[in-house]
Amino acid sequence: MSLSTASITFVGAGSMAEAIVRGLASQKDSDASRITVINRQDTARLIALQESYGVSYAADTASKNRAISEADIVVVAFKPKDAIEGLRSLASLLKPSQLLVSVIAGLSMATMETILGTSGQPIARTMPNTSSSIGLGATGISFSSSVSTEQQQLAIDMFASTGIVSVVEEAKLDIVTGVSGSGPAYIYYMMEAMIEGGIQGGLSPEAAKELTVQTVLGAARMVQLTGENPAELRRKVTSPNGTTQAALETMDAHQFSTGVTKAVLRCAERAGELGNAISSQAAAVETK
Ligand SMILES: NC(=O)C1=CN([C@@H]2O[C@H](COP(=O)(O)OP(=O)(O)OC[C@H]3O[C@@H](n4cnc5c(N)ncnc54)[C@H](O)[C@@H]3O)[C@@H](O)[C@H]2O)C=CC1
Ligand SMILES: O=C(O)[C@@H]1CCC=N1
Repeated sequence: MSLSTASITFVGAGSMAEAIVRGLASQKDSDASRITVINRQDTARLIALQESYGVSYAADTASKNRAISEADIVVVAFKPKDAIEGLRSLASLLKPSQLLVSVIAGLSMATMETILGTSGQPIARTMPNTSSSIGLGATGISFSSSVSTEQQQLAIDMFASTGIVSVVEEAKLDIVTGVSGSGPAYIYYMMEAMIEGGIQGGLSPEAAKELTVQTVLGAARMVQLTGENPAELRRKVTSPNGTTQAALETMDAHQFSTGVTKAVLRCAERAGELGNAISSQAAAVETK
């Protein structure tokens, strides 16, 4: 089986599901109708996804159950708080031949197995990001022992079609969340601040935004295309006693670098907390 022939059902049709769906649907040889989206409610959202990307949707219980039980790949894309209820509703529908893909932050494969009541389900735990929607995603992925080589390749192909993929040990997925899963938000936050600075300095909002966007794009591409480290490239911008040095000293005075590093680590820690909370809740339900 290849990615172009596999049927994929997304359970949870929010921001992350849409980002992956959009990336998959924009592939050259893609047949978007083999992708089905399901939500807990909100059929209008499913219709909008169908209209935008040509995917199928399932809204009533019988069609939802069929879309789940007949898919080659079932992607769970709901929030951590909905994980127990969502996975429980899948348990009786999944077959051991199906690959279950999770994008849920913090949720371990062991906890998923506890909730599903089986250790036989092939699981790919992933941490993508929303840039998948334009083919520039960065996804960390790891596999349970029951995932076949063919299924591993299928999952890698699926996320590779939306950007880059890094296969990592499961324990590393929380720090992947810290770097790239939540990472786009840090860059947007920085861009918001740069635009605000431009406006305060007298630029129009449009000019401040346009110059900021091109600067971020150019800086990322410079790192990618030159192969130089960000630190080397930064030094080339920074003339002794010049404007950049003055700016970076101001950032240092506000602990910019420490703040960002701490943010990455805190994000990873938070992913662990979210996962532990689901694990404790799942264990409590088990012992009832
Ligand atoms: N938004 C992001 O940048 C990223 C999100 N993630 C992960 O993706 C997951 C989803 O996040 P978002 O898309 O941002 O959330 P969202 O809130 O936009 O979408 C979640 C959707 O799942 C639906 N849902 C909840 N329970 C359901 C159930 N039992 N059956 C069917 N649908 C159900 C909700 O109605 C909602 O439409 C989270 O677990 C998050 O950790 C991972 C990487 C990046
Ligand atoms: O904020 C969150 O919890 C999700 C996980 C990674 C990005 N967004």
